[in-house]
Amino acid sequence: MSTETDSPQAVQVADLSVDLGGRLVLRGIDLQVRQGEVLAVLGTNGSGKSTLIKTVVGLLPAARGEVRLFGTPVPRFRQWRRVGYVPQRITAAGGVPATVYEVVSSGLLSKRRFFAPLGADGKQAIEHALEVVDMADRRKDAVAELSGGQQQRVLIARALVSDPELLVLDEPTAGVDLASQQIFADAIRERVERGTTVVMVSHDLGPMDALIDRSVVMRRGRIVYDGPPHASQTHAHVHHSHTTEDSGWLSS
Ligand SMILES: Nc1ncnc2c1ncn2[C@@H]1O[C@H](COP(=O)(O)OP(=O)(O)OP(=O)(O)O)[C@@H](O)[C@H]1O
Repeated sequence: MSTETDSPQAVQVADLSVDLGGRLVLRGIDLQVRQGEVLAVLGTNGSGKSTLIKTVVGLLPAARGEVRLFGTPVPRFRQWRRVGYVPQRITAAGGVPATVYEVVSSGLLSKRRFFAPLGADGKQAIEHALEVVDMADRRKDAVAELSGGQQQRVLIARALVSDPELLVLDEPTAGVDLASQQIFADAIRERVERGTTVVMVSHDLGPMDALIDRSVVMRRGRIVYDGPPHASQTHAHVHHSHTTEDSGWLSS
């Protein structure tokens, strides 16, 4: 039985339930993302999108069911250089005196031995990632001194720098201006053309819209739609139109 050889599925989620603070936040999620696919995860605030994403990248444990990455169950998965993750918001920016360059180069850490000097390839990858998000001239600045949108661009560069096979993005362009969203969408398109798999949570896909192959819509911890993106957006908008959560989220 070769269940852990490279799978044509980048992500396999089977009967996944996740418990946070004694509450079932995800219930019975089944989801497969094949290699090269671009999947959008949509749904109202609190529907469980971030929880799903965090469980997929191993930051939260499953209460029931299983997540596999490239065929390997996440608790045993070690090839994290194959996965790039952009969290919803920067964490610990306040106390960490890291520069833009340092944060972006940390995206290569799992690819090289700790403390080994960066090779020419690594330096070139960092320069390219900085240019992609238009932050090359801010490389020496402290991340904590940047605006929220600029910090997000640094996190995007960190996720892109190792050229991962799977990009897992939680609201990657929230707070990022339209011109930067376009630059980001172009960078993702270039990677998708080379076969990169993308799983992306977004309220507003913006210029990324054209790249989406398939969407799922979440509601109260379950997937209520899985199919072509066009119909899903109608579905997502129906749910959104009953809430004012979007404006609250934007102003938070
Ligand atoms: N640490 C926690 N303990 C208990 N409940 C939590 C915790 N984190 C999140 N939740 C709850 O889990 C549910 C799903 O949250 P999640 O952040 O996954 O939603 P989301 O769809 O990503 O929302 P948003 O669009 O606002 O980011 C929410 O009801 C939230 O209140």
